[in-house]
Parts: sequence; C-alpha cells; structure tokens
Amino acid sequence: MNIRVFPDQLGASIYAAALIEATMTRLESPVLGLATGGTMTPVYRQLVDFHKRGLSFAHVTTINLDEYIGLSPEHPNSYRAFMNENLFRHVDVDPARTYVPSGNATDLEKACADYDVIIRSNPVDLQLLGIGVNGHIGFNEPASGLKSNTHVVELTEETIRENARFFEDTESVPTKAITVGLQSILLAKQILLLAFGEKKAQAVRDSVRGDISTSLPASFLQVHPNVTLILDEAAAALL
Ligand SMILES: N[C@@H]1[C@@H](O)[C@H](O)[C@@H](COP(=O)(O)O)O[C@@H]1O
Repeated sequence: MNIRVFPDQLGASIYAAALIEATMTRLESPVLGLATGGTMTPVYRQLVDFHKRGLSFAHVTTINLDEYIGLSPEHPNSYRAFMNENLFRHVDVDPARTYVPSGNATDLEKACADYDVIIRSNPVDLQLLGIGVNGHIGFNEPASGLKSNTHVVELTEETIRENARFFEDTESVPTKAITVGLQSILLAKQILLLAFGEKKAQAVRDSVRGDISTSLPASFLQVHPNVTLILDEAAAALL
C-alpha cells in the first residue's frame, strides 16, 4: 500500500483530486468509482474547481458505491442527491452515465443484479473510498461473512449513529442500504482510500497493519496491488 500523509484535509483532497484528474486525462473513457460522506466533499469541490479551469467530465462514467434503502433519489439525504449537489450538477458529465444504486426500487434483488451488470460492463479505473469508524467500505459492514456482489445490508447501530449528523435525528437515518460488494471494489484497477481525523485512526491502523478479517472490511484492501491511502496526520497517528 502507498501511504501519503498530509498536514490537513485540504492538502490531501487536492492531492486526491489531482490523481483523479490524471486518470481522467490519461484515458479515453475513464470509469470513476465514487463515494459519498463528509470525507469526499472537499475532493469534489476541488474537481469542480478543476472543471472551471478546463477539466471536462464529458467522457466520464461514474459508478457510486451505495445508497440508503427507502430514500428516493430526490430526497435531500439520498446519496444520489449528495452526488448531484456536490459534483454532477456543477460539471459537464452526462447524467445518463452517472450510476447510483436505486434505494427505492420495488424489487431490490433485481436492482442489485442490474447494478452488477453495470459494474461488469464498466470496469472501474479508479475507485474513491472513505472508511467508516468501524472499518466499513461502501456499506460493507463488519460481519461474520462478507458478500462479493451488490446486496442489501442492515446498517450497524454505530454507522447509524455516525451518519445521524447528516439527518434531523437518529430515527430518520435509514436502517438498511444497498451497497456494492467487496469483489466489485477490489476489481477496480486503482483505489484511493481517504481518511481524516482521529476518529478514523484505529480503523486505518487495523486495516493496514492488522489481519485481514471480515470484522474489518477495509482490511481486504491489503490484497489489492494498487491502493493509496491519503490521510491527515490525525488519521495516520497510530500507523
Ligand atoms: N457509506 C458511507 C461510506 O461510503 C463512507 O466512506 C463512510 C465514511 O463517511 P464520512 O466520510 O462521512 O466519515 O461512511 C458512509 O456511511
């Protein structure tokens, strides 16, 4: 694993955005695997800034990791709305080539299978990842077994508590989500995992230095040949 530690989140986000730009300009039809969460907003702000300076998204396909079940795409707390608000509506990406799992599909099993077809037909060149304080990636929560493909997941109490900051109260946070599986994440050619703040330090340490374990989904990144961890000093403190 490559590990890059920055004094603060801004410097780290600019670095991440520059790596994304490099992939976008190197390839004719780049596929970006995108993530949501507070970690990602400064990265998307940088990409929007790069777009204002001439970086085009016209040839880009994006595939997001996850979505809450029960929220429509229009719901302000849906991950689709997050992506529209933070990136898509500010750049020239073709909306038809931006994929986010459908959290309000009537047939969720079919929605999962359809999403896997999208992933297999659009191999991800660069996957952006955050990490939960419990070591989840996407919404692959710690469990006795992990799934390889897109699936429905029950969110842990810890994740619900952590994500309540984006909602009015804890009760409004959906208890289930649809997430791409571990195999889909690990199939990406390159992975950037970003983590900031002391809250993430233990999960970062265990993911990098601990055993590979389903109780820490991010630890599976150890088997991937091209992962870069982009951290601030607080998140890197226990390494
Ligand atoms: N499903 C998302 C993850 O994809 C994200 O990486 C993580 C960290 O979120 P944050 O960046 O807000 O700390 O938790 C969320 O629940």
